[in-house]
Amino acid sequence: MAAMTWRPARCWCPSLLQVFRFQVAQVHLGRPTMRASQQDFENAMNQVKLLKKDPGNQVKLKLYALYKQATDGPCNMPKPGVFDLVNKAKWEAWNALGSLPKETARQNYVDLVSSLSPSSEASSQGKHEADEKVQGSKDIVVTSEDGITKIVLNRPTKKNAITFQMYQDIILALKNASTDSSAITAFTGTGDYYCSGNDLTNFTSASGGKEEAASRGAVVLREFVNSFIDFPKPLVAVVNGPAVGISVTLLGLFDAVYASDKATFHTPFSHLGQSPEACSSYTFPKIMGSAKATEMLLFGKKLTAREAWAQGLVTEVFPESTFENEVWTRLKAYAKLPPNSMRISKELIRKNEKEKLHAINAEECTTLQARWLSEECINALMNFMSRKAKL
Ligand SMILES: CCCC/C=C/CC(=O)SCCNC(=O)CCNC(=O)[C@H](O)C(C)(C)COP(=O)(O)OP(=O)(O)OC[C@H]1O[C@@H](n2cnc3c(N)ncnc32)[C@H](O)[C@@H]1OP(=O)(O)O
Repeated sequence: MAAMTWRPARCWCPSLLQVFRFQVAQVHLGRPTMRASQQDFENAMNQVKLLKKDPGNQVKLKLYALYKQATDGPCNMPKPGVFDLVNKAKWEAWNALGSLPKETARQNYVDLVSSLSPSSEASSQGKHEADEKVQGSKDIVVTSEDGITKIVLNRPTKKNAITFQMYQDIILALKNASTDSSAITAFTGTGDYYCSGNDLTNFTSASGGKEEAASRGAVVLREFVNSFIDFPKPLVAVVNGPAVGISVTLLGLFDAVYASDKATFHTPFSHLGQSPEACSSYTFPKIMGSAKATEMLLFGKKLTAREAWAQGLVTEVFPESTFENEVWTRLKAYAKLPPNSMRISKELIRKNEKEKLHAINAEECTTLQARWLSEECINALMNFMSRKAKL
């Protein structure tokens, strides 16, 4: 009988589903046929292999944990080492099930797989395709009217977390906006969040080793932030909800920041084993003083919209009920002002800092590249990924 083996991850972030499918295939072939519910269980295992869409790391960890609990009972393996990221996340997911009976785990596994089954997947896929047809949407939607180019973070199911592709999309959107006919460019988010910052699975789902992922991240981040430093037109953030991480630090490079009173501003860099980016190590002390900047960037203090306004990070706070209407009405009026005059005035305000900002950006990216490889950061990312498996 093929034993269920505990395989060290070949590289720090293989796709969990690939590893999971391989291990299930190994065990499935060797298992003798057992009771009818075991048959449902094995059918469910086959269904997992037929999934067209990656169900996401959280679901894969849950599937793995339920599979192990149903076949081997409570977690009986030694905890993997801190750098054995994938197996550590899997161990934690399995261990979190405690003494859940095998039959219950088996039933939960079958139920979870049936919720991912091709029929339900097709309906959600159909819905997604329908959405794409209606909105023509990607994760970044760009529109231009009334003299305003609007760059919308459109990934509400993930709180508008920014993927590597979205970074590239935004760089291109800013490049196009810098020369289009609009007078002002504005950023905002779809759904209840403005943006929950960098997608924390960017590094765990990247192909290649962790060094390669960190190096790529630093290159992308540097180009991304430079596109904000060099943007020639008035750049306005319309913060419609909570903002986290890079979506907050970037605000120091915007020309105006209008926030709903339900917005919050959070930079949990120390919690994530990371360090400040988007020139915030310079702009935040300059805007709010070093003590307030320390509270945000080192201690991760989350600010309300009014606190962010009091510290100079937000230009004006609006009641949620009138936020969209008031802000866009105002920006449409501003967009009617002579565009060349606004562009030239912005250049006068920003030109003395540009070279310095580019140098600060480069240093922050180098620092972050090292942080992303640190044990503190790797642990924090794995904790984030496996946090729901513990529920
Ligand atoms: C390459 C350039 C790198 C630049 C580096 C920048 C640094 C940063 O930006 S650091 C900040 C990173 N962001 C975070 O730490 C926020 C992490 N997310 C959360 O803490 C919570 O999700 C939330 C407080 C934002 C919302 O919590 P809530 O309970 O309301 O909703 P959730 O169920 O947690 O989220 C819904 C859904 O969205 C996924 N998600 C949310 N934020 C992120 C994210 N930053 N990265 C990846 N995925 C995120 C979350 O996992 C949920 O997905 P599932 O429904 O599939 O579980």
